[in-house]
Amino acid sequence: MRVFLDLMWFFRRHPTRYIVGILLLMMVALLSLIPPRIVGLIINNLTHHTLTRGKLYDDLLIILITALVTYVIRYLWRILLFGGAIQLGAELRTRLYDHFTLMSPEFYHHKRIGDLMAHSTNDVQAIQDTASEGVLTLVDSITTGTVVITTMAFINWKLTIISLLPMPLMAYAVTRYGKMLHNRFYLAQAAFSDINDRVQEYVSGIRVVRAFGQEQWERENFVALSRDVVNKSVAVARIDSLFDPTISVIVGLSYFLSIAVGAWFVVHGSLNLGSLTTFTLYLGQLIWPMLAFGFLFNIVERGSASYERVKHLLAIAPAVTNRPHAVDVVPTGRVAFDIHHFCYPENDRPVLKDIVLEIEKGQTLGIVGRTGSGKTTLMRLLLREFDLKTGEGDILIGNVSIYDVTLDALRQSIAYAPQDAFIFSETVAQNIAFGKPDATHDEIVNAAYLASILEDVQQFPQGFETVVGERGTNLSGGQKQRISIARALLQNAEILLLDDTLSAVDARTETHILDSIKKNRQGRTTIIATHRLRTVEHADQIIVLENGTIVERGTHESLWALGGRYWDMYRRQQLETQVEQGGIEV
Ligand SMILES: Nc1ncnc2c1ncn2[C@@H]1O[C@H](COP(=O)(O)OP(=O)(O)OP(=O)(O)O)[C@@H](O)[C@H]1O
Repeated sequence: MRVFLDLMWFFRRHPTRYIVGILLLMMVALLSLIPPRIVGLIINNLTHHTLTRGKLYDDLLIILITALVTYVIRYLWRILLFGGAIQLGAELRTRLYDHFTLMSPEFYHHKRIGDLMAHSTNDVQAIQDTASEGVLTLVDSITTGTVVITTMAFINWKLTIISLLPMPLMAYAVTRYGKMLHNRFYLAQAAFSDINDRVQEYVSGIRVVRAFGQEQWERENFVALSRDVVNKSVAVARIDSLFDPTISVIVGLSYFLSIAVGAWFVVHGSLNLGSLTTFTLYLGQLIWPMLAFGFLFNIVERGSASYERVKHLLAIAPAVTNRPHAVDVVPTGRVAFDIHHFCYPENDRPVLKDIVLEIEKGQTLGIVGRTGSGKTTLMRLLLREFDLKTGEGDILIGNVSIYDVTLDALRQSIAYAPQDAFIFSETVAQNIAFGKPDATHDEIVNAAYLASILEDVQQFPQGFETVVGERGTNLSGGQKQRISIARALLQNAEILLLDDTLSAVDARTETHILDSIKKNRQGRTTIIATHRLRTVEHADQIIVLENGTIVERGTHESLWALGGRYWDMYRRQQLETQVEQGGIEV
């Protein structure tokens, strides 16, 4: 029952809804006492031959009015309690969503998408059920149970004790089933997460699966997971199915005892027929509270397992947060890295070492180096996707540490086009305006022009209104990259980060994009990481990274003249281009 205490924060926030709802439930319990009592009176009048037509009509009218009032009250409490639960579900989903948006990439590295989806759907639904059906069954089983049993005791306390003798059996069965259900439900939810995850991965990677002809293998995988979900859900259903028959047997036993012993009391004159009829009708009314009691354990077990999972998830603190002293001022000016060393969380190997680097405002920095040399990591540190720990160094923008400003302020000063361009299932215009939703159409068109995607968009069936991404027109790798660049350019931020974003773009288009950036971003800083050295030839400063350290730095000319790694890489790439264009003359 702890889950009700856990949910107290929500009940407290809606006191009227819950107090009125519970009072109405109690009223229904009291009203339900009237019809059996009247039936008993009618029977007594019948046996004593005192029943008149007028009396019978009055009695029937009371029963009818009671039924109508009960009908209205039942409708009202349903709206109050079930409406509250829907609000709770919506709030939990929003909290989870907000929490997910604060989480660092590391969190998503560890958590599976399917798991997170299961938390936001199945678990939230189970908690919602606890706040609606759980509250209903708890209040109803207690109030109706207590009211009916007390009234029965007034009729004949001995018969009440005898007819309730099987009850401890029910308490035992329900507790035992509840425990079994808890464990099985947990396993079933985990299996559901697994299958969610698999489907998500399969759908995202469908092209790779097809290209490698692995559909059959994937299908077998899916069938195995699906069988696992079925087996575990059936295990839950098996216990679920035990609840009703067990309760029915116990209720039946109760009925048998009350009628057998009650008839004996009637024969011996210690109970009249009308009271025995009322008593038996009341016993019938106990079936629901008893069933509700059984359901209650079932609902609460599910709800508490789900609440635990959601609570655990919400308790994970975001790795990157605003520092207590952070100010909400967008930083501006030269960018300075002073990184002694940086290791990714849960990893001892330094990915960056001794990075001392300054980029004057308005300059372009080119970062080159082999794959895995640390280019992206440098950008992710500037974006604060990961934080340097105390003693690991600092990053400044215009003499202000990036840790002394809020994350919002920092990210307003940076526009980022990542290595894997992500396209949302929305229109081209919405995709480009993602970082500036209030952008005008002209601004969007201009950004598209600068990123050399305008012509492509004009060829799309509905131009800028064409839906792209998974649920729309498929884009080529180069088109995705250019939309991602247009998105970053539209932000007009002081610092632009391009992380190998031109890799799928041909040489002519690349030159156009770089020229546009140069012309349109005067006075603002651009950082370009790339494998293709030609991309950063024009940069004011180029650094060559190797195993996380800067091994060479300078302009294209000075590095070429140095004849070192840069020169070597550049020459190789020149040769590759010549070979691609038809070979070298010997
Ligand atoms: N989240 C992470 N946790 C642990 N190690 C990581 C993580 N991300 C990257 N690395 C490691 O850090 C090193 C540098 O990676 P990074 O992505 O910065 O290289 P890169 O130069 O951008 O490579 P590429 O050119 O292939 O994009 C690599 O060895 C990589 O395996």
